[in-house]
Amino acid sequence: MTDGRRGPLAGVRVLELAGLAPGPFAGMMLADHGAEVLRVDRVKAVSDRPRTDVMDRGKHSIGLDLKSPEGVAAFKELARHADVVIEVFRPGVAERLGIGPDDLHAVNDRLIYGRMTGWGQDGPLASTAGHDIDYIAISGVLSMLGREGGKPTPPINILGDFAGGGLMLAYGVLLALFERERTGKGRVIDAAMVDGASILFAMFYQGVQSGFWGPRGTNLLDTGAPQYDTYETADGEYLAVGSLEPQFWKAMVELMGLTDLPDRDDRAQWPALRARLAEEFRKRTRAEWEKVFDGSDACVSPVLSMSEAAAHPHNVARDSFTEVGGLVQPRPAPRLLGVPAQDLSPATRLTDLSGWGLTREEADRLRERGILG
Ligand SMILES: CC(C)(COP(=O)(O)OP(=O)(O)OC[C@H]1O[C@@H](n2cnc3c(N)ncnc32)[C@H](O)[C@@H]1OP(=O)(O)O)[C@@H](O)C(=O)NCCC(=O)NCCSC(=O)C(=O)O
Repeated sequence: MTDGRRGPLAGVRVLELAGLAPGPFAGMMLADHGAEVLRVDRVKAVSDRPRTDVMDRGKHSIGLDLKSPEGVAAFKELARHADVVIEVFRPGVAERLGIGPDDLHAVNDRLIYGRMTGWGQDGPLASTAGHDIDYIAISGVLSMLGREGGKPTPPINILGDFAGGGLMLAYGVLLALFERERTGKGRVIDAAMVDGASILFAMFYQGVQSGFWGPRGTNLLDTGAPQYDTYETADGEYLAVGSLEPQFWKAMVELMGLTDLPDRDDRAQWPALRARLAEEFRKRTRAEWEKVFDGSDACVSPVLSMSEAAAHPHNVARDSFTEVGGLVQPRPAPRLLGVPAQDLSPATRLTDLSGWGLTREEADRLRERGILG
């Protein structure tokens, strides 16, 4: 345990180079579980950042000019005291700055060097700019998302940036920490959002190649099937229906008091069944339907807004949300039962870097010259 932190990763020190969504999310996933994360921003950017940024929770931060030789030397000193670096630039940028894997392994060969990019470290697209939507397009995944006859629709930037990117990098860090226990060596992680988004869709490769999974929006889990879709209620809200198995479907139909429904196992009858369900669900408000299905196995749930989610009795009972720096946000997941969790707090600016190898005098000198912020 260092820095008073608690959780399975207490004692692990992470240097996070500031970037867009996936890098900070990876850092947050590690900090949430006890790692000591020092976010390294540009000098000006660090003073402009709101301290309440959710993905910065629990982290320390500094600004460091990595375009100056003294800034690079300071960064190497920090890396000498770190277990993990999260790097988020285009391939080649870190090497040009003098903080690439070889530079840092020369001072600390136990360092795990996590590289977060969209395209990966090599390949024809590696050096080009991109965002989540581009990466999930090239992974093949975007083509599968959306309603029948509609455009491919990205699920905001969850799939590339967060699930296929930041979370996958955090997983890579855990793999490398585990492997380091055996070898004593730090590895380089090439976490590409194209790879990460692709592997999340592993199950569908079988379906698509066997012909079981058809075009976008026509299948069992992509709003093709009426038993797995959202429906509007009388008050303009929505219900999520996921009554896939026959016994759960039966529970839903009985609670709704429906008889003579079109056959859900006959795809030709899906449009008629959907229309019938839509008509029924529009007859009551969302709250009325919640009462109908409450405690049942019908697999019907209200579609909650994010603020409603925090107040839902189930989430309240499990203490799933909390407030940090005045902002409501999800608590760390998953829960490791029996292991004390990390307390959550907004990011704090770190002024004393002696624990990271920079004396007070060295830090003051860098500050005076505008290299450290
Ligand atoms: C997002 C990017 C396309 C942005 O491109 P660029 O703005 O051109 O940045 P680059 O990475 O090429 O280079 C970073 C530059 O910042 C400089 N740099 C970085 N940190 C510092 C500090 N501390 N001090 C001084 N200079 C710094 C670094 O030297 C580089 O400048 P030079 O040395 O002068 O070159 C790229 O960073 C990238 O592909 N990153 C990996 C994938 C990624 O994060 N994609 C976006 C996910 S978010 C997303 O999808 C979404 O929000 O939606």
